[in-house]
Amino acid sequence: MRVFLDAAACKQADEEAMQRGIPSPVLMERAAYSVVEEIRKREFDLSCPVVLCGTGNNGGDGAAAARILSEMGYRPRVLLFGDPEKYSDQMKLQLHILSSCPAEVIRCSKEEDLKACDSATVLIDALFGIGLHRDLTGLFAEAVRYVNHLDCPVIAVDIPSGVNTDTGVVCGAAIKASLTVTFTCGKPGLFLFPGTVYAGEVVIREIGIRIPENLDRRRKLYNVEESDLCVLPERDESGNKGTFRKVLCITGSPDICGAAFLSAKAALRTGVGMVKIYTSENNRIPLNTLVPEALLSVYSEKQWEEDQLLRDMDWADIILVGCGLGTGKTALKILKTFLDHNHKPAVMDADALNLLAEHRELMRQPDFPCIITPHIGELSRLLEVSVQDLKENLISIVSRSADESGVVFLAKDARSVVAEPNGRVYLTTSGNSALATAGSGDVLAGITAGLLARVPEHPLAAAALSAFIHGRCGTLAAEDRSEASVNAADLLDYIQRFS
Ligand SMILES: NC(=O)C1=CN([C@@H]2O[C@H](COP(=O)(O)OP(=O)(O)OC[C@H]3O[C@@H](n4cnc5c(N)ncnc54)[C@H](OP(=O)(O)O)[C@@H]3O)[C@@H](O)[C@H]2O)[C@@H](O)CC1
Ligand SMILES: Nc1ncnc2c1ncn2[C@@H]1O[C@H](COP(=O)(O)OP(=O)(O)O)[C@@H](O)[C@H]1O
Ligand SMILES: [K+]
Repeated sequence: MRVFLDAAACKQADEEAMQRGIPSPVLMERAAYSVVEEIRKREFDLSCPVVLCGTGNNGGDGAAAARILSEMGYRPRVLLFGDPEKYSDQMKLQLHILSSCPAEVIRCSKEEDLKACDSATVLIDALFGIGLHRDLTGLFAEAVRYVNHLDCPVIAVDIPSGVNTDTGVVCGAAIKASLTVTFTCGKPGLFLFPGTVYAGEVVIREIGIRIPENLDRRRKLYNVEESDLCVLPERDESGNKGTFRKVLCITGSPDICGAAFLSAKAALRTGVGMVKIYTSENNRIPLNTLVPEALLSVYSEKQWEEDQLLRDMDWADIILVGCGLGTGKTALKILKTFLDHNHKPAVMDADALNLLAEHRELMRQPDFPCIITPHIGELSRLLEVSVQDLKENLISIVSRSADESGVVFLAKDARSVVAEPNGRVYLTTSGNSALATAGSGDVLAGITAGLLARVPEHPLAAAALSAFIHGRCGTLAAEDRSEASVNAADLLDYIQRFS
């Protein structure tokens, strides 16, 4: 499991390292040295390295990197930005040491000074790190735009200047780096869009700072790695289909069949013993053909009977509700029955959430372990928060909503966020745009239900691991096809790598 820290947590970690007796200049030396090392590893042309330094400690890292380069025999050019009155103590110290080295130092105060970047063969961006706290304006913004037009590798120190550490939002303008060398651990802004595009390749370097133990839980994000799949119980060699649990998929509607197919098949591929699809009678023939492994329980729109659904719910160990369910009268009756009577661990997706958003009187704290899997549009309707606000503050909004609602959120976007009430928050980075295709969310819902069948008492693990597996399926499918040509059903073929 990897851990990402937000800016406040990074500051706390820095301070604790200093309290443990590691002085700031030592940390800075390691930070700067690791940047130089990563640059040299890649064999960039170092005939004219240009370093852009801001006023804070990120600038100090840049000045130290310039000095290390000059000690190695290179001739760096250092461009200083901002008011010298604002230099941090460490920045002052690094500039003082640099003054005795053969490096060209230029104080930039006007646009014309930016021409000093023109001959750069490598550019090191040390304008702002985790201390950025407002939009870039004036010469800072000009410098960023200027640099982004140069044709040389750009290496960001800690984070590309202009990218918000916590949200990945671009604050006015941001450096477009080819490589970001970040310290201690990842920062959410390096992995969330659009920050991740500005960061390029991200390398995390250890510099002697530990992750604090007593961190506010919201300051720390978890990131699933393949090795974390070991938390899933081993498959019982002597088990029968009952051992591997029964999932009821309340999915599909008179006009939608595919969502029922994709989610049921994904649950089966994840290792579920039995799947029953509760759906409209219109879907009987196609589903019998597409998923012969699944049991079917079909209802008629004209003569819908609650008892049949109650019996099916009783049969199941886990319930998935919502994929392609529709939002009509029958769908509403089905959802009401589910909410009134369910006590089993459940996954609520798509139209189940759209119906809840339309009929807010149905919303209440569930008394069963519950995962909801809204995409940003569904989340916006559910929480009555704008899509823009969600895009910029997904982590904080989702973790707060999980606390308030008592359900595990798997909020889906190009980077998905999983949060449990008053507990951990996960950021998923395993996917790619191959997943941005109709039906891909249905596959995820099926995987989530399938994993919940394996760990019914751990909905957070089921949600976080399913988002990871789904992302990896997208990446693997894109390797065999292309990101553009992957269809949702293709993803089903890759689930087996993780089951
Ligand atoms: N501490 C340690 O031990 C270690 C720290 N390390 C390094 O330190 C970095 C964090 O340093 P930091 O906290 O000094 O913040 P930093 O990112 O340099 O920016 C603050 C400066 O920018 C200014 N400023 C902010 N926004 C602005 C804007 N929009 N436009 C204009 N100005 C703006 C702000 O001025 P102010 O706004 O307060 O006037 C202040 O002067 C971290 O990312 C890592 O690289 C590593 O060496 C490891 C050891
Ligand atoms: N650009 C992307 N990168 C990574 N994952 C993506 C991207 N776009 C979409 N996804 C993922 O694909 C899935 C799409 O789900 P959803 O929008 O519900 O699809 P549908 O409703 O068509 O089934 C989500 O899990 C989302 O996280
Ligand atoms: K930077």
